[in-house]
Amino acid sequence: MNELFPIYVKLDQIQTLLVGAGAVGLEKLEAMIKNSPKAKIKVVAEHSIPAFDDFIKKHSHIEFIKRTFKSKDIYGIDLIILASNNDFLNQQIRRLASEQHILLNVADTPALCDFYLGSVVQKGNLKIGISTNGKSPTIAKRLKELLNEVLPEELDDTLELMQELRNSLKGDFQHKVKVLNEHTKELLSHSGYDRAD
Ligand SMILES: C[C@@]1(CC(=O)O)C2=NC(=C\c3[nH]c(c(CCC(=O)O)c3CC(=O)O)Cc3[nH]c(c(CC(=O)O)c3CCC(=O)O)/C=C3\N/C(=C\2)[C@@H](CCC(=O)O)[C@]3(C)CC(=O)O)/[C@H]1CCC(=O)O
Ligand SMILES: NC(=O)c1ccc[n+]([C@@H]2O[C@H](COP(=O)([O-])OP(=O)(O)OC[C@H]3O[C@@H](n4cnc5c(N)ncnc54)[C@H](O)[C@@H]3O)[C@@H](O)[C@H]2O)c1
Repeated sequence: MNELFPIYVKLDQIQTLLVGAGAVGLEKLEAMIKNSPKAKIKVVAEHSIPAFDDFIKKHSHIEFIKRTFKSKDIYGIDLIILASNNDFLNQQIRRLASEQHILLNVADTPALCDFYLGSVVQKGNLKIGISTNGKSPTIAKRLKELLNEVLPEELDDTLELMQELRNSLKGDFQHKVKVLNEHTKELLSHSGYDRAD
């Protein structure tokens, strides 16, 4: 059974700690900034690869502390992403995170994770997170590529128009739901977009 509950997090409203500045740390940092350019992120790592330093130079609001992790690094932190090559450190941060009730992701280590990262499909305002319950991240990545290809770019215009309609609707909640459902009944069928061509 798949018991994961998906959520979409406002990274600009919380404080995230990333530990590790190698290839995996960079991958996680890029993913966070791509989705949430104003994300509040503090990075702690003993060493960094040149590509990581280059990325930091281009994103001056990211705080980068180049030294060994200390327990006090988790003060004021809401979410931790761990991309270290150090099992002892992983276990130590797992314990600290549990004690302080901070949610933790340890890259590629499902047993230590409170949550998994997903593959992300984005078409403007539409964002689809994909998880395979940890079974195959490669399939998640392939599905992302497939959806990116097949979902029409016009979808974002549709979302904007729907918001306008939604804001213009008067009446009670049930009435709004009825009107919005009527307007969208055939919209996402293939023929709906074909007709617009
Ligand atoms: C989606 C994505 C998001 C991201 O990481 O940002 C993600 N992994 C991605 C790619 C990827 N990861 C790995 C490969 C190599 C091929 C392979 O092994 O399949 C590739 C493919 C590639 O890079 O091409 C290695 C790997 N990953 C995990 C393990 C351990 C294990 O399974 O036990 C190992 C073996 C390590 C080893 O052998 O040492 C575990 C996890 N990886 C997850 C997420 C979580 C489950 C997501 C889900 O529910 O599906 C979970 C559980 C925890 C987590 O890390 O959050 C991202 C796609 C980004 C994109 O869209 O492009
Ligand atoms: N690179 C890959 O493609 C890949 C693929 C699958 C799994 N992994 C695994 O993911 C992990 C990270 O990979 P990587 O290539 O980014 O490793 P890396 O060695 O390049 O980076 C590890 C980072 O952790 C930091 N670190 C380690 N101990 C620390 C401490 N006590 N305090 C502060 N920082 C500390 C290092 O300074 C470095 O920045 C490894 O466990 C690796 O086996 C990597």
